[in-house]
Amino acid sequence: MSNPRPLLALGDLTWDVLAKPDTLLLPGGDTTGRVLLMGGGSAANVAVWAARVGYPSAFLGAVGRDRFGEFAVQELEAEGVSSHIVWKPHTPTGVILVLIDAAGQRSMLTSQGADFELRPEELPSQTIQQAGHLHITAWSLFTDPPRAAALRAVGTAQEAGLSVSFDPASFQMIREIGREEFRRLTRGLSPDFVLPNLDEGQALTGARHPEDVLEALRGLYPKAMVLLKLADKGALILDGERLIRLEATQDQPVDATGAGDSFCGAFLGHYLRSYDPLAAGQLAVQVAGWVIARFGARPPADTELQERIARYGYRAPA
Ligand SMILES: Nc1ncnc2c1ncn2[C@@H]1O[C@H](COP(=O)(O)OP(=O)(O)OP(=O)(O)O)[C@@H](O)[C@H]1O
Ligand SMILES: O=C(O)C(=O)C[C@H](O)[C@H](O)CO
Repeated sequence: MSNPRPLLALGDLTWDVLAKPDTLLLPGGDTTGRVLLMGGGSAANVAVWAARVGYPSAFLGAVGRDRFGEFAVQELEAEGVSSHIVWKPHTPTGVILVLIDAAGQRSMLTSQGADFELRPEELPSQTIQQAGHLHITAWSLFTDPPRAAALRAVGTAQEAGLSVSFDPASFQMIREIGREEFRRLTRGLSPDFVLPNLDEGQALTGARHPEDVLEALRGLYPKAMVLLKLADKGALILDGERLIRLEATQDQPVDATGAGDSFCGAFLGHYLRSYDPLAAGQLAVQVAGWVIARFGARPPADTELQERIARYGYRAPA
């Protein structure tokens, strides 16, 4: 059987600087602590996680022509993700400061790096047309020019028959843009999949309870499958009239960074082959549970991860 057409994730490829209070370096040269530096960016993470569950994937975005940028792209390629990079000579690659508390919850501070400079005329139309699915995040929608680029990419994708997924990305930004404006923008995307967490779902709809949020999201995005991520409560999927409840795993949280991105990449990597939302959701929960028990959005793969993925019949590329 020929390979399926790739998932193409459009948006941010950045560096995460991960700091937990007990891992910070002390002044005066105490080097027993550490701050971890790891490739990140929501869109890039989704591409990596689709690849890690064995689905062909690609990343498209703007990156600074600097050591961080070059290394981040090499890292993607080592993960088996094809990269389509618009290099920005004068803007550094984005950096995200991630502070992690003792319970594993994270707060992020995002710099406006090269990813905020992608312009519509820089998009490689053919790359989009040849993909099978386009994933975007709201990080691309908050400002121009990346907003115009993302809207054009979605238009090109839909004309070529690709399905489109959309992650609302940040409840703070939804509040900043304003609910009505955010809805106007994103309804126009007409996505096939919407993947908010509970905060984002609440900010978008004004509803509080997960079931009400789900229902309201269906009203906003009538053609979409809605996946509501509920952290340690697992996730809900509304696929037409079918409601699927996914239990979270029992993994002990160390760092929640990238849990949502890994959920999304693993779900899409399974669903785009199987069209089975239950099995895809179960794999996503297993993968996200593995991620929260480790530091960073893409901790180095180990045999436990391989076993979790293999249970669903997939194997990550060597
Ligand atoms: N404490 C936890 N225990 C088990 N699984 C978890 C836990 N936290 C998150 N997960 C898993 O990760 C998925 C995504 O987490 P969450 O709902 O926090 O999304 P998110 O806010 O988008 O994540 P991120 O931290 O990447 O922004 C959940 O649906 C669940 O499967
Ligand atoms: O830009 C942000 O704040 C993100 O959410 C991006 C990613 O999720 C973050 O880099 C984790 O890898």
